[in-house]
Amino acid sequence: MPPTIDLADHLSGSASRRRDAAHRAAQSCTEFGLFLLRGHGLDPDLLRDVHAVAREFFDAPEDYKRRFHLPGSSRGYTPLGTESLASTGGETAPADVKEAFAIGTADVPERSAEYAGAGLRTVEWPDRPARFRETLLDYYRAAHALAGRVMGLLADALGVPEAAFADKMDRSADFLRLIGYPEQDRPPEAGAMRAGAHTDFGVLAMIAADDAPGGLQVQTRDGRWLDVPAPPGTLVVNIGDLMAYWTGRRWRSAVHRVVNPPAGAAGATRRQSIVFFHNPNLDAVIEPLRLRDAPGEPRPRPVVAGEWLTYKSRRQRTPAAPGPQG
Ligand SMILES: O=C(O)CCC(=O)C(=O)O
Ligand SMILES: [Fe+2]
Repeated sequence: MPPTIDLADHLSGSASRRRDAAHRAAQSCTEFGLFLLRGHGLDPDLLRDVHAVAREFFDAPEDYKRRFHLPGSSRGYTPLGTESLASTGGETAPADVKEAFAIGTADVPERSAEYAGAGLRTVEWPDRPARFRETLLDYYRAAHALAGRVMGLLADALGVPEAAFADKMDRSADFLRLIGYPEQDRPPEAGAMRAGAHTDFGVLAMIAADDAPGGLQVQTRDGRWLDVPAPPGTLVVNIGDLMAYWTGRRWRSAVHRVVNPPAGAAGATRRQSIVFFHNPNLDAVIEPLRLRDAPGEPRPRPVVAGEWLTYKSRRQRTPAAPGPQG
């Protein structure tokens, strides 16, 4: 089972607690590419508010939500049936049973200028529910700051200085996604899941999910699927493709999925998650770090972060939802 790491131990604990937190993170990133995080300092009221505005937005009529759909983009509103995370692995798979609303760095006022040249259209903000925009921006800023602290933990876990990442992430192309998994009163089409098996594309993802039936699972190295619990106030941290690559694949990019609620599950089966994706600068060239004790394996070729992110996010759009750009 992936461990729960207390970030407060790493930030302000004794030297031995710090070491222990970093060591447990390293072990779990090697084994699963994922761990649970508490002591992260996110304001519980803010977490509650972001879940509340997400729920209200997803409750709005479909034609209202579709006004915020940006075809060919992962930002704005993503309707049901237009995305397939399992297809990002290379093979075509059924669409995920979910809807989403996302903003990117370009939509955060104080950071937007840096991205004006990246061809990213800004999203149109829903005017309902009230405080949707403020709440998402507050959460984005808090999650962005937290992601920086998690990077400090990960740098320690790898035994590299934090500066090893800093110049590749000072204009990080982050994403905040609200994901709604509707109530399932009948089973979805064969093979379809709330989110098909995949790895996340970037450096790390932090998931704040509610504890509904039909939740997150992670795959072990020998192919078994384990339920990942979602105790209130705990985040799940996933290592993404670019971080795994950065470590020369010492760490895994977590293979995970969101399963359907069991048929006939009693009570409410609706689920919601708030996911913050922390990515490098779009133009960052990612090359495997020179790690202590690294075996002398051939080093993979460098990748340009923005090219990888665009490639994967194109693949996640189902053929029914073509579009020009990321
Ligand atoms: O909803 C979740 O718990 C995870 C969603 C996810 O893995 C993703 O959107 O990449
Ligand atoms: Fe994911």
